[in-house]
Amino acid sequence: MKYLNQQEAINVDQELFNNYKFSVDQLMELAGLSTACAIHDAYNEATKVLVYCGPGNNGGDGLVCARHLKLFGYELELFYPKRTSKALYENLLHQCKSMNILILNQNPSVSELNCYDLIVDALFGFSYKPPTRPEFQEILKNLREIETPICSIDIPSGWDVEDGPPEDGIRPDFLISLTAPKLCAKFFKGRHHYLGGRFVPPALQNKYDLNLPAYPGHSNFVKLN
Ligand SMILES: NC(=O)C1=CN([C@@H]2O[C@H](COP(=O)(O)OP(=O)(O)OC[C@H]3O[C@@H](n4cnc5c(N)ncnc54)[C@H](O)[C@@H]3O)[C@@H](O)[C@H]2O)[C@H](O)CC1
Ligand SMILES: [K+]
Repeated sequence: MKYLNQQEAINVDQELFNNYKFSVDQLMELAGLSTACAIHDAYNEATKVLVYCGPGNNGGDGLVCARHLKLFGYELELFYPKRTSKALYENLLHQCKSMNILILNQNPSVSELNCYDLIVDALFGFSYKPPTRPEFQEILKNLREIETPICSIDIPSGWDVEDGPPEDGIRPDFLISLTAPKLCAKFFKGRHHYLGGRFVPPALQNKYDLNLPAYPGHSNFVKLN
């Protein structure tokens, strides 16, 4: 299986939009749904889940994932500190609020975070460039100190997309790589590594030599470890 560098991840994404005419809403829904399904596969005992959403599309995947986890029966809360004023994100947030997902308005402390069963990390994806800007430093610092398992969507937030974790980086227990794993996934030491986002047309898989593993049956995720 191929591990993509940052530019390849961006190029595949652009081809899906420009050449294959997918809309971002379509892919985000599939990405977020496959993440919720994989989380349910790994942690069906969990009840109380907090989802951290960042300002870009990774955060959008988090909003979709939160909505589906709520439908699966989990108790859901959301922390979305920096919002982008685009209809796509506003609508996704509205859907979460309409489903009684509680929106936190303060950065939770380490002891508060330890009261959840799971934390979903949808802060930054493949467009992240280090170093982390000051407004997110405290947020990532708390996530580094908690006992609660972290589920990272696409990229563990704060990790370099190619070079992996900084010395003080978060240590997720779960990672779902979307489309194809990025190089930083080679540094992942958690228990659960999944592939999701089963939407890459065969011709695009071949063009980038993705060599993806077979998804079982109609599943929208496949476990890699
Ligand atoms: N093709 C696919 O597989 C799909 C992937 N999806 C998801 O989208 C993200 C990539 O989304 P993008 O909008 O390009 O960017 P990010 O969410 O990674 O982050 C951009 C966001 O973060 C800010 N930022 C960047 N660096 C820093 C920093 N050092 N400190 C603070 N903030 C930073 C930047 O300003 C932007 O606001 C991919 O990983 C998938 O999760 C889609 O859902 C659809 C299909
Ligand atoms: K992330």
